[in-house]
Amino acid sequence: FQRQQPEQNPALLVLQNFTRGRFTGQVYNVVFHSDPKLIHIFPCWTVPLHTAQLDNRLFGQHLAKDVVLKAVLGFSNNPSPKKPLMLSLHGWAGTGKNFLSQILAEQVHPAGLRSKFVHLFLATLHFPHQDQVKLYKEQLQNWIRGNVSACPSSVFIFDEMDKMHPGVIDAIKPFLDYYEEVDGVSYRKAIFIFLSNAGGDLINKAALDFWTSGKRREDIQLKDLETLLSSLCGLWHSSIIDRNLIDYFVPFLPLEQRHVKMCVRAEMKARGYDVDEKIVQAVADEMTYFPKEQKIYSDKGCKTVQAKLDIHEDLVMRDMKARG
Ligand SMILES: Nc1ncnc2c1ncn2[C@@H]1O[C@H](COP(=O)(O)OP(=O)(O)OP(=O)(O)O)[C@@H](O)[C@H]1O
Repeated sequence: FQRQQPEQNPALLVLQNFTRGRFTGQVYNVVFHSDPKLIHIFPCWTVPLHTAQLDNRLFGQHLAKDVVLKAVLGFSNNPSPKKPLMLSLHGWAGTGKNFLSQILAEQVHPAGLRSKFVHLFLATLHFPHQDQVKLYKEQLQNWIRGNVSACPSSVFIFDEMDKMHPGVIDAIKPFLDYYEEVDGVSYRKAIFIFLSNAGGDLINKAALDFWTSGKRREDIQLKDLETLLSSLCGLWHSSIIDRNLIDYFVPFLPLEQRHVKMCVRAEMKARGYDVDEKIVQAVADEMTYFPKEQKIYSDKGCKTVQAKLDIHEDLVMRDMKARG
């Protein structure tokens, strides 16, 4: 390290462990200063994601789990990826897109959204005005450039992609492409995640068709959604799609009542309560379901579970006290 020059910043320090037949490891960013005695080391990329980490937390999303695990494993095992990892998550509201992105971000930077290397952008909040697209473009490019220079494995999450102006989307394109470096910065270890409700109704229809024909939801395979996924490509008139820069389209299925109940149980446990099935059922019953006739899928997925559980909080506390 002493041979490194400050202008070669940042260097990567990799610590690897070989446990139970597989490598795990931690990567640190090492920043050198002009004072040779001063070296700044901070974590920047942790171990790959495991199935078990998702099984206990993300419910009813076997396709999203498989695709993301495959994508992240491949990317983190590749010492020199040719381009940044680019995932596009699609589905109905409250089905876990933000949730999974955050789990993924925590894998790379344990502080998750609180880490200064994880960046969340909301189209309607950060890029609301059409007439400011030029300015947004410039600011966004500077932001990405500055942050990837500081930490190559920075994570950028763009929510509400369906509401993003194509000009802003195109601003990200130069960083996603197969370039070794852009203006002296390599973006190949960065992760870009796009979230959107686009295609949610088509995914719901595919799930409902499966249900109607008596097939198990868990048997839905990516290939069953192939036509749908390819039609998603046409949703954004953007050069990101034209250049095939998206590595994986990740479909999120609509959540059934049994998944809502799993969310309620998980939330009760997270709050330190004993799981009370009466309350689980009560919260699940308060949700609304579609289609009108069959009432299979939750309108808002698990999104309102926390708020609904708040209303039952008194009851839970009384129950716990009574049980001592
Ligand atoms: N599949 C799931 N498994 C476990 N928890 C879930 C799941 N889906 C949603 N949740 C819970 O509901 C909350 C809201 O979900 P999330 O914000 O991820 O939905 P979303 O798909 O991003 O919705 P939107 O499209 O409206 O932004 C999460 O923080 C999580 O607690």
